[in-house]
Amino acid sequence: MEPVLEARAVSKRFPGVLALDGVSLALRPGEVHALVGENGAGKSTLIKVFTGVYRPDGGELRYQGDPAVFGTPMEAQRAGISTIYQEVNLVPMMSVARNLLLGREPRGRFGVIDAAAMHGQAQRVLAGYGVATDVRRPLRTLGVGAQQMVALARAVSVDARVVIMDEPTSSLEPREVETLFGVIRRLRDAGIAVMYVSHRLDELYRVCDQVTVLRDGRVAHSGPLAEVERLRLISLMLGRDLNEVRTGGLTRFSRTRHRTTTLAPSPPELAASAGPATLEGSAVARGPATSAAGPAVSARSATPEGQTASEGPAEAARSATALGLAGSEGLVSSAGFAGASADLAASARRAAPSEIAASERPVGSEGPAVASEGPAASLEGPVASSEGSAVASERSAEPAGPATPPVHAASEGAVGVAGSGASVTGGASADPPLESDGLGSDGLGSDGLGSDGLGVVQMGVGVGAPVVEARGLTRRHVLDGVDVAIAPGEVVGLGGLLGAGRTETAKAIVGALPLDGGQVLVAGRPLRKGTKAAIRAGVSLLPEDRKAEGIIPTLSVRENIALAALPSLGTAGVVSDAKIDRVVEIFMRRLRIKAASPHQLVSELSGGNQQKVLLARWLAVRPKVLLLDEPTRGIDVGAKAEVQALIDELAEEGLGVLLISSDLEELVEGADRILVLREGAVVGELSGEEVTEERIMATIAEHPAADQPPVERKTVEQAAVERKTAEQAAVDEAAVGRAGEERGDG
Ligand SMILES: Nc1ncnc2c1ncn2[C@@H]1O[C@H](COP(=O)(O)OP(=O)(O)OP(=O)(O)O)[C@@H](O)[C@H]1O
Repeated sequence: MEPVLEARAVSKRFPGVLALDGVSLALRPGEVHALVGENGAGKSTLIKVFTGVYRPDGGELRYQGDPAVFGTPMEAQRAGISTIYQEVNLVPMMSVARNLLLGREPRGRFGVIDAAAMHGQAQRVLAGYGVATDVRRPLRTLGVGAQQMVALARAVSVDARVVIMDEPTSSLEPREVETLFGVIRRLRDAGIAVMYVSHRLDELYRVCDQVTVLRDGRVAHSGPLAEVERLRLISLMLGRDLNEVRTGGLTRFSRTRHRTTTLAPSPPELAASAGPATLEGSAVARGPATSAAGPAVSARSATPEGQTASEGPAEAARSATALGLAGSEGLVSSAGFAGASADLAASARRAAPSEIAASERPVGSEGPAVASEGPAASLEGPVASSEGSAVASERSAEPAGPATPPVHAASEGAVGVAGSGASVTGGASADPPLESDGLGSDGLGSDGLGSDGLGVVQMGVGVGAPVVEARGLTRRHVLDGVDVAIAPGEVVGLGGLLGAGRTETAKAIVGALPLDGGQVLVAGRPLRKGTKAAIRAGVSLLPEDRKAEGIIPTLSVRENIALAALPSLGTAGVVSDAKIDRVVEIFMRRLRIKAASPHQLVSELSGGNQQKVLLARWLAVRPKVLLLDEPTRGIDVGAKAEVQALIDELAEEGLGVLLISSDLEELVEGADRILVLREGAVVGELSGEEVTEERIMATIAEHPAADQPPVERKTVEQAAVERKTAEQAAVDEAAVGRAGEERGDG
């Protein structure tokens, strides 16, 4: 059969990278064609060439048998090529019906929109996609999956001949995935060609007939999918030998680490000793509040000489210096990061690469180490005062003094990066003792990054005592008395459907979600309100929405990675460029971050590679507790295994991890214990042998009303707000309608 859409020897070059290199691909009517490849292989670029976002530099596009040139996505769409992206690109404030039919609304005699007809039509169309909702509601009031379905219905209902789906299931529930697959089959039966891009191999095998594998911008293979078994597909994607893939396996969580962790309560006395001990570096640097010779430090990783970390005052002082934490001013606050995104952008602009490169210079002797002005401050500002360091050394020799709460004293070296507004991406403490904080066997030196382990020192709490304990987290309609405790070295998984409150629990722990009730304790001490306190206490969140909440597009890959770890990469008040380079190099290699160079702007990376950069940022910081929300979403199979191995290594070193993943296999293999959430409440806890995919599913299913996420439960106030929003939406529609048309929605 003649292809409906075809690329012939298409090339596309970006500065420094040949993203597509003579790619040929034919898409035939009624076939579902998988497009796969590692992050950065060129999939999105090819889609963008097909849909008129980019003009190819070489080669030819053919559509329905003729050469085709699409000047804009709108032109491609008008011709019958629809695209559904990961992010729903509809208008949230507009009604569901309007979003579905924008530009094609049924009109009455005088050209006026026939609202009743529009609503009826929308209701019928959406029913076919498993969405039963009041179509007059603003789109944003729907769950993510339902929004995605509206986007899909819209894309399909515009007389498409080709539908391109880019990671369409990334925010769908299992049930919605089934609906999507049903829709895909219907499209196929109707003779529509579907191009399906996904890193989830299981899905490909379920719905696709053909496959094209891209590697480094070239076609590595193309043909019927059934002829390529899974491991071979992976080896084709990664360009690795089949045997290597076979022995390496697909998930890299080592099951050996798993242990039964009995959580003990964390009385303040325990915590009191835990604080200073744990924080031998920065706690001491913070002044007389804490003892440098705390009893409970257990630095499990060896120094290059094979000795465990010294716990003495001198060591602590040295650590403090190396951390770049000078007295009480050695604080890199998250405050600047927590501002609006405009601030972020402004700060980022201020932090010109040349200034960052100049960070090797000696730092000022008196100013506050790093002002809390955002990324620029943290990058360009002096990191530590040399005088301050000396002071810190002296202080460190003193016996324990009056109490600064250890938790907070613990971590004043933290750098946090928060997203816009209240959505905080978390931050991290820069306070792990330095003797033990290397990066695996990658050979980093002892001062700042030891040669062993991943750099998280066992907390000074008794084994089994939680490092983080959330009690009764409550927020109306969102969380309902959630208790979570995470011990050092433990990976706690959160299971549940979308809207069950997993992300909200993580956000609540780092103070990014205002609560009606509940409390978070770190090492037994209540955490103060707000995100800064969590950041300082060494509790970091890798957010789910990394684009909106973390990546700073105007900075390079190197700067984005080093941002949070910066204070720990200094020695004697000087941030060592060489050390930054090494850390960046290690993470780029281990996570297979594909970039022309570390100095490439992060915004020029493929989506998956941007995610890896952000992940590298938080891993490089070596927090005490890392909350990972969908850490491998959008990340290719090769890097996924590496991410899992890293999480494992970090847990081995004493890091506490909260793992949220909709990939059940990842959850089961990675977590020691799983809390299952449902409607914002913990409805089950699985540990040991109970940790299986079946048990998680069963626990979720045991509880009725499974398809009513808490956000859907409306109160009178909520309904009023929604009514208002709907009214406002009507006012907004004219404006957003124009915007929609510009984007090609109409
Ligand atoms: N605007 C741009 N400027 C410079 N380089 C770019 C740009 N867009 C993409 N690239 C580069 O082109 C290559 C292909 O990227 P592309 O986004 O097509 O990958 P992908 O296969 O879609 O990856 P992912 O699975 O991560 O989405 C990458 O090396 C990427 O860094």
